[in-house]
Parts: sequence; C-alpha cells; structure tokens
Amino acid sequence: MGRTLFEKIWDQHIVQDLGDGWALLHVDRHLLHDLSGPMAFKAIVERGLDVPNPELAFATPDHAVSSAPGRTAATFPTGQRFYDAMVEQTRARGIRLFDLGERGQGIVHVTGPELGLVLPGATVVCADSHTCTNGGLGALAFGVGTSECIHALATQTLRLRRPRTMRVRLDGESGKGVSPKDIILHVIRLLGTDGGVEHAIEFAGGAIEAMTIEGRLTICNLTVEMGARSGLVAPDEKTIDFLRDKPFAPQGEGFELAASAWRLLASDHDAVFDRDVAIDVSQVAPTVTWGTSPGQSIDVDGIVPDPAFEPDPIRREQIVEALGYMGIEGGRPIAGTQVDYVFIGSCANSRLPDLRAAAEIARGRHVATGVTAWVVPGSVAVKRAAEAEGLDRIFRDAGFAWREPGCSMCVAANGEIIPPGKRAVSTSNRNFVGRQGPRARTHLASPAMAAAAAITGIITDVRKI
Ligand SMILES: CC(C)[C@H](C(=O)O)[C@@H](O)C(=O)O
Ligand code: SF4
Repeated sequence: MGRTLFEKIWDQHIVQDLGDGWALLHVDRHLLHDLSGPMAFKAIVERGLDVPNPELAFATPDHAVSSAPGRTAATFPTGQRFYDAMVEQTRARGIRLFDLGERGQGIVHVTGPELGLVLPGATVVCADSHTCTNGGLGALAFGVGTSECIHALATQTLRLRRPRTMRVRLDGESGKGVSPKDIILHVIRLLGTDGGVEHAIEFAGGAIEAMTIEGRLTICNLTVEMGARSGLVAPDEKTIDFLRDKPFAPQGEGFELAASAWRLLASDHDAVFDRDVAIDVSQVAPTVTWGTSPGQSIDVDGIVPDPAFEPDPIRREQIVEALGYMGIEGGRPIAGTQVDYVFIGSCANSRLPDLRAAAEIARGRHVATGVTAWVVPGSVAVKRAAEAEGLDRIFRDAGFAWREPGCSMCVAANGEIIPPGKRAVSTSNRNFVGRQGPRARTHLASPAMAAAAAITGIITDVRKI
C-alpha cells in the first residue's frame, strides 16, 4: 500500500520507535519567537541544559514588539523584557536572531517560509499553535508547548504520538471575491472546530493545486482552528519555484538535488487516509464570522443564526452567548453591521498577495469616517516588497495606517488592542472572547473583505464594491 505525504515525512524522521504509536522524531528546524522562546530559555538556564544544535534554531521578535512606525524594542516597554531575554539567550547560544528592522524579522510563520528556513519534507517545531502554517510548503510542522520546546532545544527531538491522517480535497473553481481565507473558514464551518482533532490534515485537490503558495500557507494556518496540529500540502513545481533562491534554501546543484527528493513526497495514488473529505469550493462565498469561534461563520450575504430556530439546547445557548458578546442580533443579515476597526495583518493574511488584494479594494477610495484601519505587513521582506510596488502609498492615501511587521492586534500582546466594546473586521485567525482586547468584538474575514469594511464602515460584500 502506498504512503501519504505525512507518513513519508514521519517515517523519515523517526529516531526511535517508542511503541504504542509513539515515536521520537528528529526536529529539522526550530523556530522561536519572543513570547514563548524566552520562557523555554529560562528553563534551559535553570536546569543547566545545553542547546546542542543552535544552527537548527532561528528566532525573531514578533508578538510583544510595537508595530508603530519607527519602533524600537523600547516602544512597548512591557514587551522589552521578552525582547531582551531573547537577544541575550540567542546570543549566548549562537542562535541566529532576525532582529528588528532586519530582513528576516517578522511574524515567525511568515518569515520561516520566505527565508527558506522551512523546506518540504522537513520537520518544523515552534512553541506556537500556528506553526501548522508551514505545512503549506510540504513540511511537517508542529505547534508545541513550552515543555516540548525545551525538549527540542535540548535534544533536537520531539516525542509524539502519531496522529491519524485525513485528506481534505478541495476541488472546483472559486467564485468572484473568494480567497483562500474564505475557503478555509468555509471548511472549518463544515467540519467543525473539532473536525481535525488528533489528525494531520493534508489539503489536496484542484483548488489547492491552482492556489499560490501564500494561499496554501493561509489554508494551513487555520488548520489548528479545526483542532489539528499539522496541516500539509504536497510540494509541487510551485513550491519548488517559490523556494528557489531563498536565502536559507539549498543553492545551485544542491537545490536541484533537494527538489528531486521533494518531488517524491506527494501522497502515493493508492495511499489510504483514515478520513477523506471532499469539498466543492465553487460553493464558497466571501465569508465572515458572526460569533466567537472561527467555526461560527456565514456567507457575507447570509443571515446570522437565530437561536430561536436552533433545536439543540446546548448549541442554542452557545449562539445566544456568542451573539450577546458580539452585540449583534440573530435572524438579520450580517452585511451592514457597523465596524469601528479594521486590522489587515497576522500570520493568516499578511503576505504580499494578501496586501495586494486589500490594496486593490482600497485604491482610489477612502476609509470611512470613524473607522481606524491598520495594515501590518507580516515581515520586513513583505513590507519592502509592498513598498517597492507602491502598496503603502495606496493604503496611506486611502487613510490606512502602514505599520511595522509583527503580530500586533491579532493577539494584542504588544498592547495594540481593539478597545472594549468596539467591533473589528480582522484578517487574523481567532475571534475568541477577548482575543483582540478585553470585550473587543472580532469578525474574521479575508483581506479584500476587510478593506471593503474599512472603506464602507460596515461589513460589506466585496463582490458588490
Ligand atoms: C503566544 C503564542 C504562544 C500563541 C499561540 O500559540 O498561538 C499566539 O501566537 C496565538 O496566536 O494565540
Ligand atoms: S499573528 Fe496572531 S496567530 Fe499568528 S503567531 Fe502572531 S499572535 Fe499568533
């Protein structure tokens, strides 16, 4: 029987079979950020552990740094101790740090792929749940907890129970105004926020093949919102082209050699998945969340669920609670809901094609009165590339703030919050209670939809703008 992409990578990385489905896996790349990294380093120091493979670890500040133009580490003083700890520990251990202002700095899940630190067939860990993003390049990536991060720093391995395999086939042609973000929100709505628990999900099918690498990264980014630790896409010629000439990818002949190995990674035709699902993306509309979980979404021209029509009492209560928090009524169209903030950024949607899609809507228009709209590029490289093609000008002329790379309002760990009771359309991946600040209300959407909301001041169907 053939093997899946996941199985091929898993098998290649087993250092020791621990029995009962458990294995010790080699970690090829360890990515570190300023929030979880310093915590792990603290334990390494306290326990007197060594980091034997510093050349396989790479760090960047993203969560706790200000995104204000001209920022330094001191701009957000609360975050500076994280930053300082990261600088000190990476220096002491000989780990490469991509510092503020340097090409290579940015949200860890944006910089890993763009630097070529993440490669097809590699195992990648980072103490961050959205590490699954990296699967868009065909890497097997795991978001880990602090203790696993310490273990990986100290041993270059990870002790894991092998997840079950699942394939989500995305076929069909997506309609006008539909982006990878809409597709993955739709998938989460269909399969549920627990639909991927204990599975590694391979996304496949014509719609994935047609998608840009950045789109695949967006799809894999939200895999964790279905409860799956890893999402994957088989590497193809697009993946290979994307990685060519990336600074940390193999170069020259070595690259061609690596590429021929990557071509063998795709799931075999007769490979069997524990679960196989097919979804027609031609049915996907521009999508927006109405509630407090990424699974609570509707088509932008749809009606917010009315709890009165929900027969299941538990689900009814969930809807009532979510609507109460969000300050919206069931049974009404979501379009037209008034918006105070718009955030275009995060590891879900802060890459060049995302900014282009938003800029296309913003071009020649202006942010509505009373709306605060931010664009936070995912990395220094994205920011520079966007500026080189004039996207910053389009945003600025339209009244958007153009900021420095980092997580910013996605999780508000750097003090950049949506004020209490205010409503945001955000291109991030989590709309949990309090996620963007205490009592902040978040509607997840695509970059184009977010830009449309900024321009009109209300949740708007991007197809009609
Ligand atoms: C701070 C970090 C550990 C956290 C995560 O694990 O994902 C954050 O990035 C998030 O998106 O909630
Ligand atoms: S951008 Fe948001 S989701 Fe991504 S790593 Fe940062 S805080 Fe987490």
